[in-house]
Amino acid sequence: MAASRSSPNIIITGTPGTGKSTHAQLLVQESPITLKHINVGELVKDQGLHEGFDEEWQSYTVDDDKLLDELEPLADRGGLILDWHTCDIFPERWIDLVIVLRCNHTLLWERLEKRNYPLKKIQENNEAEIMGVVSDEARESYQSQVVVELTSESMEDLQGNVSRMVEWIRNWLDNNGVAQVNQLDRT
Ligand SMILES: Nc1ncnc2c1ncn2[C@@H]1O[C@H](COP(=O)(O)OP(=O)(O)O)[C@@H](O)[C@H]1O
Repeated sequence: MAASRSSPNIIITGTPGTGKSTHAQLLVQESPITLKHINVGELVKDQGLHEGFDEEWQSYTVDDDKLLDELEPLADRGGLILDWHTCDIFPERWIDLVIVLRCNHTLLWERLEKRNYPLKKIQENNEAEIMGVVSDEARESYQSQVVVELTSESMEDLQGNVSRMVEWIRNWLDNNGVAQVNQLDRT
């Protein structure tokens, strides 16, 4: 279905620790249009969109229906950056671009250790990154031309990745006939 929204919706996904929130925050700063960064994990916790806290995994059990109901009106308007470690829940019609961040698993281990994750959680996430679990999930959930895999191991990667995302947004705006706000400002 052609997007009726005037701004694109972008998923930034990847194993915990790959740099999703860091990329999302920089993209909000560098984007030519206003984007709303939604850290989905924090939204689930703050709005109670879950069925309780799982002590073993130290995470909330998400109530998918409540989460989708909460996001639907925002997604219809567009301009979202959905920052989450999983992406198969979102309807394809909402999504214009899926960024999968990848990181060398040794580097990822170090990042997750700094978060004081329980060893079991570090091991599980490290294993998932080695196996490419999030990348597989993205490719199974969205058309291949919508999914872009980017390395996130250095500040240069970060800046380069966000510059590419900004370029993609400009192209999306041109292709969807939406004059960029700053172009309107220039008239
Ligand atoms: N491209 C990168 N290069 C180096 N460090 C990064 C990069 N992206 C993120 N980091 C660092 O890795 C840690 C995890 O980043 P964060 O954005 O919180 O990951 P996520 O949101 O995927 O869990 C933070 O300390 C952040 O500064």
